[in-house]
Amino acid sequence: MALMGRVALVTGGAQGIGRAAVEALMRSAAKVSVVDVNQDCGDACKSELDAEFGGGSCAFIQCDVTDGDALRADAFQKTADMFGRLDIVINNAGINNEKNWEKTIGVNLTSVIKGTYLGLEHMSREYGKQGGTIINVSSMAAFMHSPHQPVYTATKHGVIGFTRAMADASVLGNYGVRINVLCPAFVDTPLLHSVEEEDNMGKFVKFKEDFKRTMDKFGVLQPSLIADGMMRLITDAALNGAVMKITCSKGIHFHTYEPMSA
Ligand SMILES: NC(=O)C1=CN([C@@H]2O[C@H](COP(=O)(O)OP(=O)(O)OC[C@H]3O[C@@H](n4cnc5c(N)ncnc54)[C@H](O)[C@@H]3O)[C@@H](O)[C@H]2O)C=CC1
Ligand SMILES: CC/C=C\C[C@H](O)[C@H](O)/C=C/C=C/C=C\C=C\C(=O)C/C=C\CCC(=O)O
Repeated sequence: MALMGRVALVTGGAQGIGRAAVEALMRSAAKVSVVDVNQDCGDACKSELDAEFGGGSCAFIQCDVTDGDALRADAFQKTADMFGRLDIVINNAGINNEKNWEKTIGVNLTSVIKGTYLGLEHMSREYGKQGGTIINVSSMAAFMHSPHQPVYTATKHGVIGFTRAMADASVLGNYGVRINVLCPAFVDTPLLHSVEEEDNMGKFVKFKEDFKRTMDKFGVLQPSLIADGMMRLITDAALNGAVMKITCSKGIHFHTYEPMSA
């Protein structure tokens, strides 16, 4: 019951890692807005969650996070109107598309930036709000510079840099919002199977056997462990600007940076 009365918004929450996060939040008694572009998957998700947790604790909002106006009005504002407040934002929606790489930048990086700014509008003391917490989802690909996914890798690097800078801005600006980033290794979700698809991987599909060898080497995690990491970022008030990594070999742990010397 740790999050009783709290309200969360999860992008890409209808399946995979986002869905696991939604379930973990609801088990902790939070109310959750599931924001996803996939109408069918979102409807199914909402029915299953209502059956498990009872109606009234979650909403599904169909929204493409790359549509800035819809993200503002349909996702964030409707969530705040429906549940009366916003406390937790998880910018999780992501795609793997090296063929349409500009879309990958739009979903994986630009929308995370927009989601963070909108989260601040609804939670930051700057805007007269009560504070809260934001998690941006990156990937271990940001540390591996995966040769199979150059643009995906670039977006995930960008998410880490943006999140760390905003976490410092939050402290300097007294926003009252903790902002952290999560970097999972391979996770068993529909996204992972896109490695086989030329439509997703573009010319890099020919490296798919090499990609699969990397997966075999490092192993594949279950989404529930990623949700455990998210719950730790949400509930541990000491964490701001943290870069959480989750891997098969080390489990949930944090990346450390050398202090800059003059
Ligand atoms: N599965 C993996 O191995 C890893 C995934 N990640 C990241 O975790 C996040 C979630 O990935 P998965 O759950 O694996 O993927 P997934 O493909 O299983 O789920 C992603 C969800 O996001 C939604 N989505 C996609 N584009 C959207 C858009 N434009 N607007 C709104 N919703 C949209 C999809 O409909 C889907 O429900 C992504 O940011 C991904 O890059 C990070 C590391 C590893
Ligand atoms: C088509 C593939 C689609 C999705 C997969 C995504 O690209 C995903 O985001 C990629 C993940 C890549 C993970 C890569 C590396 C995993 C590494 C390890 O597990 C290393 C182990 C320990 C690291 C210790 C440390 O530095 O903390």
